[in-house]
Amino acid sequence: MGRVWGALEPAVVSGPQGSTAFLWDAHIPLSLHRKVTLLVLGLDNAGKTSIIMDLDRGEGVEVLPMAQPAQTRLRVERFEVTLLDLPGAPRSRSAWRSHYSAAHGLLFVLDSSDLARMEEARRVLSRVLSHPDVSGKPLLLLANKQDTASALLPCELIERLSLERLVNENRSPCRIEPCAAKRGPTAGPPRTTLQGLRWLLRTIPAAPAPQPAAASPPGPGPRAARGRREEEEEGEGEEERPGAAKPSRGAGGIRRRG
Ligand SMILES: Nc1nc2c(ncn2[C@@H]2O[C@H](COP(=O)(O)OP(=O)(O)OP(=O)(O)O)[C@@H](O)[C@H]2O)c(=O)[nH]1
Ligand SMILES: [Mg+2]
Repeated sequence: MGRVWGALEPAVVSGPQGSTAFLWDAHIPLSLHRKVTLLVLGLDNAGKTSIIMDLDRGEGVEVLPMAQPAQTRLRVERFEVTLLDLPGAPRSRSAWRSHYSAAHGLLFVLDSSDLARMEEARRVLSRVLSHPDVSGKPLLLLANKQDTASALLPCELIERLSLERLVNENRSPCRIEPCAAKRGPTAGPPRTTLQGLRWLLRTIPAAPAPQPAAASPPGPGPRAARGRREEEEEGEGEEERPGAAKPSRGAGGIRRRG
């Protein structure tokens, strides 16, 4: 089965309300019905579970029998997608990393209206992206709760989260889409959410395959020196990991419409 690999170069994808895509949009796998695992991450109350429930009703999305609790299985185009809904409360975040190695890509959900927790969201996202098992994997950032009056637009969130620096440092292809999961019982997902999901699936490299989940926790280093209590309080904080930070190539950057 052949594969098409594009050159690593910045890409721009435009969308409504300033949605933006950028950085190393490169790989287009041609394999059929490929099984992929996507982690759905974000702070508690961001709307992760709501978005997954919305996706269930998406046009062109077929719901497959569930494998395990907190998993949703969908068929989207040529992909058999397992979405892992991981709780976002601080004490739950330390469990996220046990899923990183098995993940092909990430959906990170933001409550765009929760300005008070934006810095916390930035720290958590930074921590996730710099993990060695995550760096380089594609990221779809869903700027949720756009129906609320105080919601920041994607272009504002890019600044607040220092997103350009984060994705450059970690070489993660990234796209941000505005969305509102809470739209009434019969509504499906916003078009932007589905567009983002399709982009994420297309962007997952065909190889190498993710490694099976590690049986043991990460090796010694600053993280290991921290107590469990501190870990639970801070969740996925901003601490650097050995070997995680990569120098920016200076290429790419965020391009916005208009
Ligand atoms: N206004 C508005 N409310 C939303 C939206 N999406 C989710 N909510 C609400 O936000 C709250 C949290 O949503 P959840 O989907 O449970 O959040 P979560 O990210 O899964 O939270 P945890 O499981 O605790 O990590 C619920 O009351 C939802 O109804 C949205 O787009 N707009
Ligand atoms: Mg939830």
